[in-house]
Amino acid sequence: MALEAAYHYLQLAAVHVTSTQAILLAAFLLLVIRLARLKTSAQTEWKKQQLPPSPPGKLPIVGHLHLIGSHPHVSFRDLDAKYGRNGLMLVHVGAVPTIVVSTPQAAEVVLRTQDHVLASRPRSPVADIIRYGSTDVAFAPYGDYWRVARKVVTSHLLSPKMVFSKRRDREEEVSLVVAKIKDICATAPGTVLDMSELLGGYTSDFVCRAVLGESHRKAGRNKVFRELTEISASLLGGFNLEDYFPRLANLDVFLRLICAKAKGVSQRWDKLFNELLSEYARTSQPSLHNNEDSSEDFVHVLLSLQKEYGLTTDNIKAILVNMFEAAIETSFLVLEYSMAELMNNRHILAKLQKEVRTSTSNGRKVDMIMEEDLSRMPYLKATIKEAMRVHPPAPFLLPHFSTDACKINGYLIPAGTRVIVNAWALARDPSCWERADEFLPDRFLEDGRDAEVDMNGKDPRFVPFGAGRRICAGANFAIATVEIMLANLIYHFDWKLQSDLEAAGAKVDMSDQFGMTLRRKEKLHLVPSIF
Ligand code: HEM
Repeated sequence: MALEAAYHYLQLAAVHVTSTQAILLAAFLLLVIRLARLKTSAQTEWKKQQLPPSPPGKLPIVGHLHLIGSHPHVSFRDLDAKYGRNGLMLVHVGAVPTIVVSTPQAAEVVLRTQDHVLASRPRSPVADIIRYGSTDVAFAPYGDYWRVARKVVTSHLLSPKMVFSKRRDREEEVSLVVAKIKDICATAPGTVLDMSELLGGYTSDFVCRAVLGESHRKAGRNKVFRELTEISASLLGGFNLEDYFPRLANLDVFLRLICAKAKGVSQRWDKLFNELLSEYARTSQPSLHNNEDSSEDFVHVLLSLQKEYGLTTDNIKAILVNMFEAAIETSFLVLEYSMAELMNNRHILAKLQKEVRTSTSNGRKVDMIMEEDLSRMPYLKATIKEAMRVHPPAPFLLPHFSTDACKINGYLIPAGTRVIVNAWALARDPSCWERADEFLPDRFLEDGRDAEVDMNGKDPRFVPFGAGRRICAGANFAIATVEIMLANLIYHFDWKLQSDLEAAGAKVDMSDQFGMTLRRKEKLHLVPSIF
């Protein structure tokens, strides 16, 4: 118990570190390492001269951890401004030398020019447990298996055709949410809605439907999948001690502490998948994968492809866990941040309302905005893009890892180095963006200053989905999920803060909380009224 408490303290200290905590952290780690008779040799291959510059003040054991506050994306941006050169900086996060990339030019080299060398992932003990030996797409090391898994996902589960085939499912899920809000407005006007719960429920229900088929809402499984997704994301997210003190993580006692929770959640995923797969085997024949234009669920598609791609059942489970974890939280965050920013920028909300409410075919009042209406809504698209610029759901993308030595901007990046791209800093760089910290969707309109900036990985200033070989496989899926929901929320309802806040002219608190994703600290509470 004492050790477990110490571990949790250390986890917290690693992200909320103060100088006193840093000293305690260092002392504790020294003790444990002595006891384990470990020798530290993590940096032997690092020869100083050619490496990117480092901030001063590196401490034994903790490295630069004491310089990284509770918002590492902000700390890294500020440290780079002081100590980085050419957009690169070498930071020792615990025992792990990590290259932090902070300018578009350096990001271009990492994600495109040297992509072939930097497209792997560092090993994560937690991902090994939750993702079946990291045999999903996102955590698989670069190589043959990753190529196969990625092809299965991009060609069959998340292809534009497949995403399009899910449009009626999306519309139906949105209509359920709209009906629920209308009902609340009619029966209890003035009710304060927990938008975080509502929007999280929508993305989770739709992803569940896409992955498993419709029947799982009725069986209540969507709630269990959502819960497991949240636990897994919290285990994988942020700065995990085991990732940054790998030798420590190899100690038996730490392995048990760190891994116990991951094993628990992994067993629950596994039990659920075993039940599911045997139900599928009993009730239906897997169909042929060339039927993907019918709105088939991902489980059926994967089962039909299993032999052709040589996938084991565990591979299928790993890919399914990946789909849940990658899709639910990220899409929800974009929706929640969009609504929060619109509430703080009422003139933008009014402009968006005008567009959405006049863009239906013939401008008639309709029951639902349908996906075919969305092409007439450039301001809606610009609003979502701007929400992702100011609040990228994955501020550091996923960590990259060099499989070979390479040079970036004249600096050596040795083989086996962890590389973090600070996508948050790129998207807020004042030398690239006018009024970089402000929410200004107009910048992305046809006549706007940044009209030509897209988010499909071609422009290194703006890479919310990453770029190059490891670019997000689900960008189309995500955008489709977000657009139809936001359009309908804006079309059907007027929105206000709860009355006392509204009267006081209060703003929505936009503080965020760092993890693998950048979440809002506070839940979003709003009062709808039917338009
Ligand atoms: C707004 C929503 C989303 C955002 C912002 C986002 C962002 C990202 C980012 C930053 C990466 C890592 C890129 C890199 O390492 O360079 C990634 C990877 C990935 N994403 Fe997404 N994502 C979103 C939604 C989705 C959805 C809906 C799915 C699937 C249904 C998905 C599936 C994946 C997969 C499979 C990978 C791993 C790609 C690889 O390593 O080859 N994502 N995503």
